[in-house]
Amino acid sequence: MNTLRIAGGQVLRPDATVEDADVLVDRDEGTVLDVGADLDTDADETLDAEGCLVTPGLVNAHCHVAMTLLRGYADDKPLDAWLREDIWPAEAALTPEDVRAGAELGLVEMIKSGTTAFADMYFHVPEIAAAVEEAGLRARLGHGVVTLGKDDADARADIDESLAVAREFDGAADGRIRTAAMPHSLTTVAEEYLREFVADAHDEGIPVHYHANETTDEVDPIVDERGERPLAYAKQLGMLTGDDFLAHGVHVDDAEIDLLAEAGTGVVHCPASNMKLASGMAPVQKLLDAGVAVGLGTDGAASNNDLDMFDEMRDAAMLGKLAADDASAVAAPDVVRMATAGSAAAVDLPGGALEVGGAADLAVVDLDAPHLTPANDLVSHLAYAARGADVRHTVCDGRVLMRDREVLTLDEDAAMARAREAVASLRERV
Ligand SMILES: CSC[C@H]1O[C@@H](n2cnc3c(O)ncnc32)[C@H](O)[C@@H]1O
Ligand SMILES: [Zn+2]
Repeated sequence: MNTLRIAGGQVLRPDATVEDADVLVDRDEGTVLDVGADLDTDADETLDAEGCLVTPGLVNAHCHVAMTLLRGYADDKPLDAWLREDIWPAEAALTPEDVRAGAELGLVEMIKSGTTAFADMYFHVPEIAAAVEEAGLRARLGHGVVTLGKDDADARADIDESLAVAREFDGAADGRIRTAAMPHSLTTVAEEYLREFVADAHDEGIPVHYHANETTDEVDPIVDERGERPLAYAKQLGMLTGDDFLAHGVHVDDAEIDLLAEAGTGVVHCPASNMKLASGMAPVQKLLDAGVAVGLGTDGAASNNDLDMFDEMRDAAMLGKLAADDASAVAAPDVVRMATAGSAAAVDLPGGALEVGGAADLAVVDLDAPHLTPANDLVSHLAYAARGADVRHTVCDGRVLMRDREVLTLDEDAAMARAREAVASLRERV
């Protein structure tokens, strides 16, 4: 058996306690063999975790990873204008090579900030899957479908591509890649297509992921035209099952929260994107109180503007308190759970907890920094004070992806250079 030991650190356990312990990993199986203070087995490789906190790898449950290319491309607008005036015209000019370049840059950023798994909706998915395979992360990938403005043939071709991608890439990269069917939203995909698309996906056991209840501009037309709330409509369309997960859920009323809790549909909270686009404040504490499976995501780097899940935890806690008008709402252990086990459960990927037999997906956070001193409460530090740049080592599926801040699976400098070149050429074309 080939083993890896993460030695000399403190370990965040699934019950949110922290203990002095080593973590022993079976690299062949990609699982945790043992967690304990006195492990006497020799390991084939050791990662030093002295003065560090070993946490489950962070799980970014909603992203558009290749949008790193559009970071800073268009800011300071609300969602609809931002998409229509800036983002969609630029995306229409992206080549598969551009998407590969943007994905690699985003994956480097994720590895460097302790993210080991993510869910992603975009296009040119084969390029994203190839980048994920090389980077060594886990992902649930899907081709996003928009039928708005398309004729019937183009709309159906888009849906067919989403289903084909979901079939082809499920289980790729030694099982690290899973897939989903991904209609973009309840307003950008017409009802006639949604109904068929969702049924076809579910018939084949493919989960469905979509944006929902993100802005009032999106909710109001559904209510006006149908006389029902968006998630009642989603339920009617069959897209509110325990396998499905939606992004945002900002403007949900109490009845919709009950629907989500009853169905077991995951909700991915994206606080930075919601603040930047002024979409609103999701009622996260209400969702948690109702027992909804809540995860955390960055959304794309164009609306965030980074892929750092530590930022996201802090934003989620701060915004959650403001939304609830209660400083005790969305507390530190809640956001840490949302960024780890909560996200993993919402998108149904392994990881999110350091436990024997579980996935060996972890991040080692260096605590030897002024902003993490003194170590009064390490869960508080993770939620409120740590940054992605504090991550020293990243491990996914038992494989070391970053050691002492050196990314081992991708070439960081080359990824930045390719992204710069891709965007220089894109700017000439758009
Ligand atoms: C069709 S692929 C996915 C599609 O989603 C766009 N997108 C990025 N951020 C958001 C957001 O916050 N709400 C809705 N849609 C978003 C992205 O630019 C792609 O076009
Ligand atoms: Zn999104």
